[in-house]
Amino acid sequence: TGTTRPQRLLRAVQERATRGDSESVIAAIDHFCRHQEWAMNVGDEKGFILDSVVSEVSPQTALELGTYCGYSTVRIARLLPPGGHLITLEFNPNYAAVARQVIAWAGLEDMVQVVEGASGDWIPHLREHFGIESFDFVFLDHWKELYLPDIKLLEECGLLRKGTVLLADNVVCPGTPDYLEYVRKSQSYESHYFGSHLEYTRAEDGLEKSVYLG
Ligand SMILES: C[C@H](C[C@H]1O[C@@H](n2cnc3c(N)ncnc32)[C@H](O)[C@@H]1O)NC(=O)c1cc(-c2ccc(F)cc2)cc(O)c1O
Ligand SMILES: [Mg+2]
Repeated sequence: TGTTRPQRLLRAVQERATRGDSESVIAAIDHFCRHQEWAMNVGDEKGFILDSVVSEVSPQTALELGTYCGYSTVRIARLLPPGGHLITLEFNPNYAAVARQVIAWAGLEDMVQVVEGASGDWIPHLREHFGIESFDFVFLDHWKELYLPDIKLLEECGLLRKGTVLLADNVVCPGTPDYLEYVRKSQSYESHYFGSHLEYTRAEDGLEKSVYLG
């Protein structure tokens, strides 16, 4: 029983990044994934696109599905406006534990709530539990076959409002065909594809940005 990859990623952050400096935490994880071990973070290339969408939306309320080690959580939280808050759902308790420490190392724990559990179980309770009216921004990065059922659940729970921006990772690799078809065909969404590459590789991947029209 050695360490897990998320634990080795966390150690790389604690050894290479400066406490309270979110840019150095992002750089330490990207260095680890490029030079030590690949890991399924959104990465620097797609991360740049994520940054530009978050900066454009400047969300007061943001939701992330699939925290993993907290890399995209840090990328989003560092760009939130004053008073902004990010809720991130993570199914795997070991990943959630690592993510909490990565987020704390970046000094962003006051803007982020890591919630341990499955998105499908938690989405119906976000309003009552966190006093959320609706989300300004949602980043989808969890099990790829749950993207579609979970946005339908968000719609049903009234957690999307006119103008809510959804940004989905991995719409090409591993791929989310049913989600893509839905958001691109539905009259309720205005969708745009940002072509890029699978994190730390030359394989094609991209992000789909979909604005909910109500
Ligand atoms: C799914 C994972 C990300 C995390 O999501 C949590 N999760 C799951 N289901 C739920 C839920 N229902 N609620 C809350 N959290 C939930 C999980 O525990 C992982 O920590 N992401 C991926 O699998 C992923 C995979 C690849 C990838 C691409 C090419 C390859 F050859 C191999 C892998 C790339 C990526 O960019 C990913 O994002
Ligand atoms: Mg991903």
